[in-house]
Amino acid sequence: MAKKQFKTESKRILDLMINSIYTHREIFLRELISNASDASDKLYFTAMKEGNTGLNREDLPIHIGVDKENRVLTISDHGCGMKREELENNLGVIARSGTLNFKKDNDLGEDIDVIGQFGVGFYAAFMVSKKVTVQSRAYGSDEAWQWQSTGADGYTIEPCEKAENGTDIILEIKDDEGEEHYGEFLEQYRLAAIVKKYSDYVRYPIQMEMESTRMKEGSETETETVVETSTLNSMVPIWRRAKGEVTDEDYNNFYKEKFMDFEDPLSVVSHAVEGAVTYQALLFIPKAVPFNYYSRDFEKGLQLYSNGVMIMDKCPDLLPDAFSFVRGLVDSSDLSLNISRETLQHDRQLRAIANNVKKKIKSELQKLLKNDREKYELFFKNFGRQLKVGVYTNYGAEKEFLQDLLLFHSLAGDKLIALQEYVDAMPEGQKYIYYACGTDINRVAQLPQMERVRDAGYDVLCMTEDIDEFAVRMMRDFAGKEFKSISDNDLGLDSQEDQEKAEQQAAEYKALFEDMQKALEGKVKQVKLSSRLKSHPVCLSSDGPLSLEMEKVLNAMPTEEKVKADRILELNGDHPVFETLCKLQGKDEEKLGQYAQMLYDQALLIAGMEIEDPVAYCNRVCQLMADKA
Ligand SMILES: Nc1ncnc2c1ncn2[C@@H]1O[C@H](COP(=O)(O)OP(=O)(O)OP(=O)(O)O)[C@@H](O)[C@H]1O
Repeated sequence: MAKKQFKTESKRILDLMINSIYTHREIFLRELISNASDASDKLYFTAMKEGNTGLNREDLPIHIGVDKENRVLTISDHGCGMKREELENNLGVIARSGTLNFKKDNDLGEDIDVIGQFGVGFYAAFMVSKKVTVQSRAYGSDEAWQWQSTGADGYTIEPCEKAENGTDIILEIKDDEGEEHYGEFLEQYRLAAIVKKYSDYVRYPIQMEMESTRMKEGSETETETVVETSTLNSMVPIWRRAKGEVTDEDYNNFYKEKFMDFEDPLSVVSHAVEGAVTYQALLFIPKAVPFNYYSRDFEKGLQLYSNGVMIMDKCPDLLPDAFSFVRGLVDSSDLSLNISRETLQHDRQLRAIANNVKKKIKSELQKLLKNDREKYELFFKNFGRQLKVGVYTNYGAEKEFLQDLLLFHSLAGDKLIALQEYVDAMPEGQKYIYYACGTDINRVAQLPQMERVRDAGYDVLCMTEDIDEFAVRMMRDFAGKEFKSISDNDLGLDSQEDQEKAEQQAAEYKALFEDMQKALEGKVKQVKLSSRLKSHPVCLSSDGPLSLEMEKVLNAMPTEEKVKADRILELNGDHPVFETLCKLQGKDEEKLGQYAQMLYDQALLIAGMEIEDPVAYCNRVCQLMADKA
C-alpha cells in the first residue's frame, strides 16, 4: 500500500515534536490519555444530545494494556472514534485539532471540558515509539480503520477489524539503547505513577491489569501471583467537590499524600473564583519547615492544573517569595497554555490568579494571628524569617503588604508582639518604635544602652535574627512611627535642657575626649559623654546608615570586602571610672591611653563583638589587678 506523506510542513513539525518540544518523555502518556478522555467526552456529549441519558462516565473506561514481551503498549478508549477521513485529517495533518473544532461547533456546557486544542499532543507518542498504530471505529459506523506510521516518513490507512466504537492506540516501544531506557514505559508501576502524576483527575476511570502477590487461599506459606484490573486515577479532584462534602480529615490526608508530609498542615485555604478569570485553588500552610526549605535546592511553586490535567508541578509565578512555604494547587481552564503544556504563556490571567492567591494567603495568616495566636506563633517561628526577607527584598516593594504579619519579642511583655500591638501600647509622648539587636534575648535585655529607654517607660523590641535590622531599616516606619535603634547616636529622649547641658559638658571635657580619641585612632570616630547610661561605665553607639549589628551580619558573609560602622564610644559621666579618667588626663597620658583601650574593648564585648587583640586586653586587666593589690 502506498504511503501518504504528512501534509504541509508536518514533517518538520513532527521532527520538532519528537525532539524538542517536550522535556519530559513521560508526558506522551498524559497526551494520549487526554485524547482518550476528549473522545469519551465527545461520545458522552453526543449520546446526551441524542437523549441517551442512561450513560455514565464509569461505562467508558480508558484502558492501558502492556505486552512486555513484545514491547507493546496499548491505550484504548470507548469514545467517539474516528472515521477514515477523520483519521486522515486529524492525524495526517499535524497541528489540526479535531477537538478544538468540536468545541467550536458545539456548545459543550459546564460538565464537558475538553483538553485538546493544538493538534500536536498525539505525536508525542513518537518520542517513545518505533511505530504507532491507531485502530478506530467511529460511533455509529460499522467500519473500522487503521492508521499506521513510523514517524516522519508518512503514514498508511487501511480497513481493519474492530468490534466496538472507540480507538486503540498501539505503540511499539523503542528499543533500549545505552542510557535510553524506553522499557520503563512497559513497567506497570511506572505507568501507574505517571497516570497518578498527570492524569489523576481525568473524569473517566483509567484502568490497567496490575500484578500482585498474595497468600494462596487455605495456605499460610504459599503465595500466588494474581492479576487484577485496577483503576489508577481518583477522578474527582477534592477541590471540585462541594465544600460541605469534604472533611478536614479529607483535606489533611490529601495534603500528606500529595505533598509528602508526615504531618497535617497548619492551615488549609480552599477558594474558588468565578468571573473575569475562573479558577479553584487549594492551599496549605505546612506545620513544619521542609528539610530543604532554607537551601538552594528548594523550589517554590503551586501545582497547576488545566481541566484536571496537571500542567506544571511547581509553577513559581503563582507564589510570591515571601510565601514560598505554601504548598497547593490551582486549577483553571482559562490559562493560555504553551503548546507543550509544560509551560505557560505569561499572561494576565496568571498574574490575576497569583495576585488573588497572595491576598488569600495573607488574609488566612491575619486570621490566625487574630484568632489563634498559638498557631500563628508556631507558623512564625518556622517561616517568619521568610516574611522578613520578603520585606527586605526588591527594595521593600512588598513591605506595606507584609509588615502587619511580623512579630518581634517585646521586652516589656516578654512575648512576641505585632508592630500594631507595640504602637497601640505606646504611652503618650513616645515618638519612636525602639528596637535593640543582639544574638539572644537575654543579652539584648542587658545592653547598657537599654536603661534610659526603659526608664522612660518605653518598650523595646528585641531582635535576634540577622535579617531583622535590615528589614526594620527597609520599613523605616510603621503606622507613622519611625523605628529607632537603642544604639542610635540620638535616641530622641533629650530635652532642650539636656542638650544644652551635654554641649556644656562636651566643652568642659574636650581635652579628655581628644586624648582618648587619639589613643583610639582609627577605631572610633568620636568619644563623648553619654546621655543613655546609668549603671555601666561605657557603651558603643554608631553614627550613619550602618549599625554595629549590620556590620556583624555583613562581615559574617563570605565576601572579601569588609565593612565598618562608624563607632562612638560613650562614657558615663556619673560613673567612678569617669572620675579616674579625669584625674589621669594631663598627668599620665600613657595610662589614660591604656584605659581608653580597655574601655573600648569592654564596650565591644558588651556589644557582642570581637576584640582585636584579646591577649593585650587580658594583659591590661592583669596589670590593673597587680597595681591594685
Ligand atoms: N483517541 C482518540 N479518539 C478520537 N479522536 C482522537 C483520538 N486521539 C486523537 N484524536 C483526534 O486527533 C486530533 C489530534 O490530536 P492531538 O493530540 O494531536 O491534538 P489535540 O488533542 O487536538 O490537541 P493538543 O495538541 O492540545 O493535545 C484530536 O483533536 C482528535 O480530533
